[in-house]
Amino acid sequence: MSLLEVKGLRRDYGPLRAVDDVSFELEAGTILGFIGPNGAGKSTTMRILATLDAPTRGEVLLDGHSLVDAPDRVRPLIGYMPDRYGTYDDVTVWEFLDFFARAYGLKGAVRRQRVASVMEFTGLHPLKDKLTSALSKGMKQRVALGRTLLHDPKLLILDEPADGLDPRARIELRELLRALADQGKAVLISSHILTELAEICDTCAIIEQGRLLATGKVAELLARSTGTGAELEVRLAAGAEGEAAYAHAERLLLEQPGLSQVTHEAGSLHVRLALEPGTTPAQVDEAAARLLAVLVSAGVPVCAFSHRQLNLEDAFMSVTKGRVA
Ligand SMILES: Nc1ncnc2c1ncn2[C@@H]1O[C@H](COP(=O)(O)OP(=O)(O)OP(=O)(O)O)[C@@H](O)[C@H]1O
Repeated sequence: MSLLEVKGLRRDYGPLRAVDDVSFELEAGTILGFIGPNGAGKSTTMRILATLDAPTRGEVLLDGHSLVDAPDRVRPLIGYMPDRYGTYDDVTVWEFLDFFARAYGLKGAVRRQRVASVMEFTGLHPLKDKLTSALSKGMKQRVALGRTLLHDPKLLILDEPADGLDPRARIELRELLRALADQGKAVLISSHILTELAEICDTCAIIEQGRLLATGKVAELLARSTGTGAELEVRLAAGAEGEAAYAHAERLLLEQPGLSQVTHEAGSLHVRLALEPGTTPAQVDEAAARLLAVLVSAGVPVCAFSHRQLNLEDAFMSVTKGRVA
């Protein structure tokens, strides 16, 4: 049995169906990335999972208990960080965390020890006497994350926690989340930053207009939606012979095995190359080098040639249509 089981979740706001028949599972010790455009239904789903809103229909089981029928039973298991979190300005980092530890009912030495261990884990200890209003965005976000960890929840629900962070703070956040998963926590994280999710998540769920379009391991999702592949861009020094040279190059490329698509736009050829699952970056380089050799040895005047392996962003663009509810 998975730690979290979401079955046929629906949330209607009047005529608007913000969440439409969403089902997925989340295992302890894993990170699930929830990806979708603005208005897709991510925050609504997360608020329901945090017991702050009730579904119109559907069931959610956390550790075997119904979140809809017995929210009080499951709340101690949940740590929720909303997309807009606040920190009180006139308190220090320690006072802020201690206040929430009291609110969670922690007492005496247990509370002091818990606040200290959360500060240690999040790297906030050196800042414990600093006013939260004086912290950077990244540090404020750590305080908010620390707050969600005080009662040692089994499930973390983090709504766009990487939003607005600089690259270093994002990497540090990623490391913290991985450490939490390694401790056995289940983490549900939403984001628009797709490449960030690809690196951090074990599985991904793509949502649009309230519906889950695809779920699975990042590599499986890629294979299902775009094929496991690479994209090459070829530009020719073709001069007056432009169209004929491009047509010649296109014909040559289409004769090669493994090419799923060749398009000619914006002054370049864009080539989709299908790859076997598990193909390494070095093998992609070799496949690209073979294609370049074919073109050059046939006299095609290649002046620019680049390639990249398809990523989660490509999978996302291929399954979503940019529709907003
Ligand atoms: N309380 C509410 N009342 C009415 N409509 C709502 C309410 N909350 C959300 N919605 C609508 O439900 C849809 C889903 O919103 P939601 O905030 O869940 O999307 P999201 O994927 O989190 O988007 P974003 O990335 O912009 O936060 C949107 O059309 C939104 O306007």
